[in-house]
Amino acid sequence: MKLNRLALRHYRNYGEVNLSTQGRVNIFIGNNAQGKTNLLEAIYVLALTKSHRTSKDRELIAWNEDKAVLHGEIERKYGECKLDLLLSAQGKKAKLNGLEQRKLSDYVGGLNVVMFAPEDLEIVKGSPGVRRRFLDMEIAQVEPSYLHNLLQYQKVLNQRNQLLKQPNASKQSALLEVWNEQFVTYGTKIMQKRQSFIEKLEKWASAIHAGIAGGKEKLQLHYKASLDVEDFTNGTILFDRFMIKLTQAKEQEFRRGTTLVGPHRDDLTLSLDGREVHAYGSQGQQRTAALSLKLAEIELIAEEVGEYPVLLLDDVLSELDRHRQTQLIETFQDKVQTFITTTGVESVDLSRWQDAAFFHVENGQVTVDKR
Ligand SMILES: Nc1ncnc2c1ncn2[C@@H]1O[C@H](COP(=O)(O)OP(=O)(O)OP(=O)(O)O)[C@@H](O)[C@H]1O
Repeated sequence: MKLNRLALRHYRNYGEVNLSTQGRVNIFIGNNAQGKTNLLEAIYVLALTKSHRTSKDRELIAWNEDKAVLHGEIERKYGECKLDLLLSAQGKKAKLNGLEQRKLSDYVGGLNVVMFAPEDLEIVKGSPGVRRRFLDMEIAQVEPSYLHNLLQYQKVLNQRNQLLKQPNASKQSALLEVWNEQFVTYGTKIMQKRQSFIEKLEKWASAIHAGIAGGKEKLQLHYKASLDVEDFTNGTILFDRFMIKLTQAKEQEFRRGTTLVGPHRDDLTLSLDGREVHAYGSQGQQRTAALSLKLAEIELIAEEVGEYPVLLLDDVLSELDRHRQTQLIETFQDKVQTFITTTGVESVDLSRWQDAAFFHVENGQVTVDKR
């Protein structure tokens, strides 16, 4: 797929932008703090309705403005797709081909993206919350119903937690039991999807990792669910096990005032030859693992959706050594539309990118850079 046009109004430090993307590779060059990341972030938000770096939508709207508007035209295998997203203090409004979508899960998927950003290393090094966010964003792209289940789960989780925080919570045990049914139903679906996604991602990630690292070590992914279950395929068994564990945790939940069991406490572990990369990996091994995971995502989306996603490389090429840069470029340059930001062409070996268009970014303005 290809993003042919991007228009923004009052997004971050942009007033108005109307951009026709030119080649397969679009390179945005500019000094620090001019709006390069904001531009790639806007493409990400257009696709997923959420930013990769903040959960506060208010930050995405330009200062002194009360709403931001994003518009994109995407060329897909089956025809053109138009996306419109409005962000405001009242919430989001999303239109797919001109029609407002009541559920965001019906909008997400019109444009698929994979973002490489300096923070990616956090997927390996950071807290479980970072990995859960990574999983959620990626699964939602390929599986619209996942986002719906996740939003419903979070709603019930918040209700549960509010009740558990109250001083007389244990007196409302009956109400809690009513919610448990929904909580476990949505939670079971989330766990099943996470498990099957991780399994597929591992297949790609370990092959890609072997290619980059020269086959010296084996990268493995493991779903660490808060339930001690091996087989996630049988929804009925999973539901029962989840319900039993939740019931067992009841007294402790009243004491601690929060929900102790469920996919909001899951994690994903990455290991090399059986050792956790998080704890034992060198800086280089951690970087390679993070890169492999992201590259795997591209292949997985292509497999699930039937088209390659759009690739967003935010200031990451200069962080990779030549070997990894070449790996990235050569793998995707003929099949994936790519947007790259960089402070200077010197730090990056751009000669390898064919069919590249250059743009200059300065103080929230984007101009075509003819070279
Ligand atoms: N909501 C907002 N409204 C207006 N300006 C904003 C908003 N959020 C961020 N900015 C401004 O955007 C600029 C940062 O842009 P961005 O993060 O895209 O920089 P960049 O060009 O990628 O720089 P670097 O190369 O340092 O990463 C800063 O000047 C910041 O003050």
